[in-house]
Amino acid sequence: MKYYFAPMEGITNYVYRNSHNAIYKGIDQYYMPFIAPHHHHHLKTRESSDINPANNQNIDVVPQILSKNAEDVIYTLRQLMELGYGEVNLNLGCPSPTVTKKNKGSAMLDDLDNLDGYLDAIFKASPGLKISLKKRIGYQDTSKLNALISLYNKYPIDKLIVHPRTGIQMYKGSVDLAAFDAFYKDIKAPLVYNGDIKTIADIKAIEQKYPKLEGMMLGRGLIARPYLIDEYTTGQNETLERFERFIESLEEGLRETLKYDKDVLFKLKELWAHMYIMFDHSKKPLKHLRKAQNLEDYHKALDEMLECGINNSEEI
Ligand SMILES: Cc1cc2nc3c(=O)[nH]c(=O)nc-3n(C[C@H](O)[C@H](O)[C@H](O)COP(=O)(O)O)c2cc1C
Repeated sequence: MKYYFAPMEGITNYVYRNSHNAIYKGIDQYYMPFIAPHHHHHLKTRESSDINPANNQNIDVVPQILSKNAEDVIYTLRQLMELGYGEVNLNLGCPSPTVTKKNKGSAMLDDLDNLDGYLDAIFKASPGLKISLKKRIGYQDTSKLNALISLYNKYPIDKLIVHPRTGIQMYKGSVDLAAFDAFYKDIKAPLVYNGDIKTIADIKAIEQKYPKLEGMMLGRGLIARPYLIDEYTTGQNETLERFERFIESLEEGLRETLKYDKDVLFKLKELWAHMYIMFDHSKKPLKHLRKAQNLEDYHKALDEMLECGINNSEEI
């Protein structure tokens, strides 16, 4: 079983990935948040920095493209090949209305003829480069599920990563394992499960239910407990000392790459909205973290949080 770190726009950029990869083991590949090439083929500064090989040394990373235009994708695939990438992921899953109203991301799962033409052009144009897809089970509903599976089976897809929610579900409601079963049964491409894996018990449940999976991908569960896959694969509990090294390395990286302290603080608060969960009785320090006006306040609240100690008591 392979373990993949999910792309999370605004969170898992190269600063996060480097800190994580330097400290925690067990992740086979880190998927990058999407780049969205335009017809003029310029990438945003944040996108160029993220894919720059100099910022991704000694780390197995896969860039992701979000686009509905095959020509733009093909142009970008060539750029990525020139940079030395061997696998590129195409985003067919983004549920954000700003994306879907332009018929991109998960909305592409609604028009199968268009999707077929898109994939056909891309696979024809890019021999030698592995192409994986990351997707939902449908956009509005799952009525096209079997047709989608037949469509994917026509192409040499390197990996199909399925988050079993529809696009309009966003991140709400429960994952639809019956829909995932259909992929498990009939898809030819190596299959990866993604969605709501937050604990070691969740990892085991997916492994037991789907023993032939190529891998699983974790996003929010790994942000909340950065050590989750390390702990599962090595059997070693997280220590405060190691977590402190991680959070310090991350802050250092953020300080080096962001201009203002307030932006560093904002990013750290965003992470703590997930990470507080690993600490015992963390309600009060979390409140202080949320209220921090500057990095000095933040450090005081962080010390309080660390004093709570990591909760390793149950099987998480
Ligand atoms: C803040 C945020 C940003 C995300 N950005 C991306 C992205 O850039 N590309 C992508 O394919 N999925 C993105 N996702 C979806 C995740 O990769 C993942 O599929 C989803 O969170 C479900 O997995 P999880 O339950 O393990 O988090 C994002 C999700 C969140 C919450």
